[in-house]
Order: sequence, then structure tokens, then C-alpha cells
Amino acid sequence: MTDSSAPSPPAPAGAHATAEPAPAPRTLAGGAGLAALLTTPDKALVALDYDGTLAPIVSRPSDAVPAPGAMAALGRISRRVGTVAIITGRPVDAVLELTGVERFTDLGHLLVLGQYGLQRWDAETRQTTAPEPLPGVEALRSALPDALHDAPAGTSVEDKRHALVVHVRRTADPDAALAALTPALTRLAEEHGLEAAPGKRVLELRPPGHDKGRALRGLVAERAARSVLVAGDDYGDLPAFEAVDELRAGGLGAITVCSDSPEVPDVLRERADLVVSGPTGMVTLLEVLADRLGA
Ligand SMILES: O=P(O)(O)OC[C@H]1O[C@H](O[C@H]2O[C@H](CO)[C@@H](O)[C@H](O)[C@H]2O)[C@H](O)[C@@H](O)[C@@H]1O
Repeated sequence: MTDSSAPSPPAPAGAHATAEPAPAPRTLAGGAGLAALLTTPDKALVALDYDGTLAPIVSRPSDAVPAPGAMAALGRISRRVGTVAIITGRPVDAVLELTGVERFTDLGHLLVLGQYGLQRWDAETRQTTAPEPLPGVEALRSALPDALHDAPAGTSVEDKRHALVVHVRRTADPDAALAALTPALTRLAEEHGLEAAPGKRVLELRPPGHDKGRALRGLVAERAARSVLVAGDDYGDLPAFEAVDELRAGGLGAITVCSDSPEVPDVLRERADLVVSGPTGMVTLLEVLADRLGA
């Protein structure tokens, strides 16, 4: 439900004055979630997606660097809120390399949950923990070249060790390529004990049972968070948005943010309490929050 009269969250005592107005969620629940975050930031969890949210979408995954100002704003916020987490489909190593976050000092409680929560990097220990990949991944890796023999030119595979991602963004007709490849790749993934999950011009072949909803619920419980901000832009973020409904029912304050672009699934945009204009809009939001938190 949208409500243009949703209240603006209060500025916490001692916050720096900011030229930017407070972001205005379009729902009452989102306004309440944002107010909870700003009032008691040490009990808050800020959970952000990477591709499409902190970093603009580009043709090659290895080129997806953060939007200007994104990491600086994240660093500021991480020193004020209880926990900041990048929850992503990317492997932890890729996020560390693309963001350069390991070079930052004083990151507060920053976590990177990679591969939908399978991997975890903690800024306090600077260590990554991860289980061994499922055996089906290796078998699928061997089977993929044959399965993609007739795939359109420009199709490529991203090997994430725990999962394999078929990319079609660089084919002549990405939507047609994805539609043509999905049924056979879904069957192949299932034969190897994996699941196929759609993303922006990709099909992820990944271990079942791990999604951003599970990762978010786990972090909320672990960190005893009382409020949460969740931001995302793709189908992979939907389970986290859905988890918010359940968490709210349990008394948590929450705001969901859509990092918008023409490729964002309608279902995600419609569910969001606040819609910002892609990673650039996300950076503005994070900067305003950092200002409001006096960071
Ligand atoms: O959870 P996320 O942080 O959003 O990661 C999800 C997948 O994102 C990546 O693919 C997407 O971004 C690429 C670079 O901009 C783009 O080329 C691709 O079309 C997008 O779907 C990544 O490569 C995947 O491994 C992630 O799982």
C-alpha cells in the first residue's frame, strides 16, 4: 500500500544538519522502519545488494565497480549503525576486489555475505568463511560446454566455485537467448542437485536453499536487530523483501528500497517502500542517512 502522507523520520539528537531532505518512503510501514533506524541506529541492520544497487550494471561482471561515493557513504554508515551487510549473489572475493573494501580501516560492523549467504567475510576479523562446494557443481561444470554448444554467440559462463552463472547480456537478443536456454539449463541444474534462478540477463545454477531471505533472517536474529533497511534491484532480492513482511509481523521496523532501472522486475519495484534512481540514487540516499546519523 502506498501513502504519500507517510511521516518523515525524526532527526536523531546531535545529528548534523543536512541540506538534503529526509528520504520520503511511500508507505507508512516504510516511514516507521526508517524512523526506527534513525532513532536507534546501534540496533539497526542495513542490508544492501551489490550489482545494480551499489554498482551500475555493466556488460562484464569483472567491470562492475561501485558507483562514485558508494563505498565512502557505506563506510560512514557502518560506523553509526549496528550492522551493515552487503548481501550478494557475488562471491566474497569478487566483492572485496571490486570494492577495495579491505583497504578501508574502521569499517564498524561490516559484513559481506557472498553467494546468497553461503560465504561470509567479516570486517572485524578480515576472514572469509565458506563451506565446500556441493559435488554437483563440479559435475555441472563438466556438462555445461555441451549444454551450451548451440547457445547464441556472446553467451558466457561465470564460475563462482559454489555456483555457475550463464550470462546472455552480450548476445544479440538477450531476452530471447535467456528464454531459449532456461528450460534445458533448469533441467540440467536439477539433475545435479542444484536450482536455476533467474537474474538480470543471467541464469544462476546454484545450491538450493540459500537465498537472501534466509540470509537476512539469520542476520537479524544474530545481531538482535530492531530495524532493517533492505535495498535491491533484482529477482534475487525478492526473498529478502518477502522476509521483511514476516519480520515486521514480529515487531521489527523495516524499510525496503528499490534501486530502479528499466530492467528491475515490476514485482520488486511495486513492493518497495522507497524507490531510488539506480546506484546514483542509492548513493544519495546513503549520504543523506549518514548525514542524519551524524556520521
Ligand atoms: O546479488 P547481486 O549483488 O545483485 O548479484 C547478482 C548477480 O549479479 C551479477 O550479474 C549482474 O551484474 C552483471 C554486472 O553488472 C551484469 O553483467 C549481469 O547481466 C547482471 O545479471 C553477477 O555476475 C552474478 O554472479 C550475481 O549473482
